[in-house]
Amino acid sequence: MEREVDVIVIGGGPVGENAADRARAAGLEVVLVERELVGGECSYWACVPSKTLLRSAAALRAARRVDGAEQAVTGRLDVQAVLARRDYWVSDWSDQGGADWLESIGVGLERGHGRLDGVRRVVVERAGGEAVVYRARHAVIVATGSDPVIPPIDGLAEAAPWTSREATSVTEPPARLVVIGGGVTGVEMATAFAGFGTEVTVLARSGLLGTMEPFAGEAVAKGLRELGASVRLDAAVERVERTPSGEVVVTLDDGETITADEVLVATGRRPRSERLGLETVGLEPGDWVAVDDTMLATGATGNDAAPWLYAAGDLNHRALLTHQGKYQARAVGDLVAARAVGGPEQTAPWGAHVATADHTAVPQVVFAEPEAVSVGVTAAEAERAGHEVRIADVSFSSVSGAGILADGYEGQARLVVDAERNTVVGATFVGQDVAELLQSATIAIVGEVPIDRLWHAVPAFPTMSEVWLRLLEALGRPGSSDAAAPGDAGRADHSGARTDDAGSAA
Ligand SMILES: Cc1cc2nc3c(=O)[nH]c(=O)nc-3n(C[C@H](O)[C@H](O)[C@H](O)COP(=O)(O)OP(=O)(O)OC[C@H]3O[C@@H](n4cnc5c(N)ncnc54)[C@H](O)[C@@H]3O)c2cc1C
Ligand SMILES: NC(=O)c1ccc[n+]([C@@H]2O[C@H](COP(=O)([O-])OP(=O)(O)OC[C@H]3O[C@@H](n4cnc5c(N)ncnc54)[C@H](O)[C@@H]3O)[C@@H](O)[C@H]2O)c1
Repeated sequence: MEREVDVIVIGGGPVGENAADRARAAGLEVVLVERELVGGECSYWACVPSKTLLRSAAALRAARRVDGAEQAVTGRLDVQAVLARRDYWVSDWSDQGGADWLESIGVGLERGHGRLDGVRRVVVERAGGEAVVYRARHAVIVATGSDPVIPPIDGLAEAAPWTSREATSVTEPPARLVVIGGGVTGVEMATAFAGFGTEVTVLARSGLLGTMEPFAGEAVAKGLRELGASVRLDAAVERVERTPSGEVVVTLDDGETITADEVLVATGRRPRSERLGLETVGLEPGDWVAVDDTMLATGATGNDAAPWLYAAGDLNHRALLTHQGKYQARAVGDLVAARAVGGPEQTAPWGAHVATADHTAVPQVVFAEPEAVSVGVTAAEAERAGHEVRIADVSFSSVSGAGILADGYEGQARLVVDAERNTVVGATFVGQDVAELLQSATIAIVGEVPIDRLWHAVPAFPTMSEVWLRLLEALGRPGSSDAAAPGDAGRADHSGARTDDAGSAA
């Protein structure tokens, strides 16, 4: 027997939850299908545990960078307390809170593995083997996320490597850890474990954080080395072996070997779409689900005649980030509701029912040492896209707020400006506590705020935000005869406070 509801959401991660919430808020009857934990990867094995594992050591380092506070820091990181704090934040891997919340908003929770079974039909295999069938009056939204890739390196799969799941749920940090992959997960986990006192070796096949401005990866490599980690760039792993005594031996292509207790694979993600029934609706199992800006699955059976199948979050591969997936979820949840009642659709760029920002303004914070954050395009990407760009590079040593925040503050900022439109199209900040600067850049990009107008957004003195003033000065003050050429970093108005840059002040 089939049960009919308005909307079926498969996957109860942050994205599925948000899509269900929006559709339900509009009064639709919604069922959410989840086979593991409501809250998904992000809540239990990714964003939340990784950030809590990183935070305590970062706070300790921050205190040690302030004279006066430093003298008060006499102990070491309490690793067991860090792990206990992580356990609190992941609710000891219980999703009772998530399930209760769904109930409180009136979304039905169906626990089990969901798969499509033709147009608008979903079969849910419950844990006991029983199957239930649902039919969606209006829409099915798939938000099943992604899994880690285990690359085909000789012996790697047999060596029982850690993925992000084992790393983020660690109960006893190993003495030695090899990390394969120099992307975001590799860098963050290397930072966390180095903070615990683990002897960490990072093996990156090129530089670190390859999607960001080169200076970000360079700063993070330097930071990791200062934490005691070994960072090997341009390293190719040839073979991995788990010895009978339980050690892991990693062999590089030059024959060198590294012995550790665990090896973490952090080499990217693949779609969680293999047993999703995609073949029953004209799509390819195992592929990312391509979508348009409304999250409508491209090429799915029946979607042309009457839109019904949408994919949001990691599964559509637009931006593998929780906040961006939730943004997509809000758009698609509201769109499905509008379509259900025949309400107005806002699908033009920047409308409420499209995820336009996915193309131009995706913010990302890498919680490394130092933090590396970016939004929009890098200078190289902008140039490759054929834009005439102006670049402003400044050091945080010209920012009083940074010097007050931490003694000997080191950091770097870059704005990429579309010279023709005179608006920001990319921004990167690297340094302690730069994460909270990112939203200002995101707003500048999304709002297409002209550079000349940004001069009127006055950053408070003496905050880190004054880096914006330095960046604007580097671009040149409009209407002024002393306008600086693009790239002139660290100009200043000499209003009196001390900075580490000679000739540069508040
Ligand atoms: C180590 C690590 C750290 C990260 N840190 C951050 C961060 O700090 N900030 C950030 O923005 N992003 C971060 N990310 C990325 C972030 O975790 C993902 O972008 C996010 O989880 C995607 O959400 P989602 O809902 O699409 O998928 P998921 O969170 O993976 O949720 C999908 C859900 O669907 C369920 N599911 C799958 N298939 C089925 C099925 N057939 N039937 C029923 N249920 C199913 C799963 O059990 C899961 O609960 C991190 C990723 C990793 C690996
Ligand atoms: N703070 C955050 O926002 C955060 C943290 C972690 C993960 N994430 C998201 O999760 C996703 C997955 O992260 P990730 O770090 O696994 O993927 P990634 O794509 O960011 O990085 C993977 C890295 O592994 C390298 N690599 C690939 N194959 C390799 C091989 N065979 N040998 C050696 N290196 C290899 C790649 O060159 C790349 O540098 C990312 O897209 C990221 O956005 C976000």
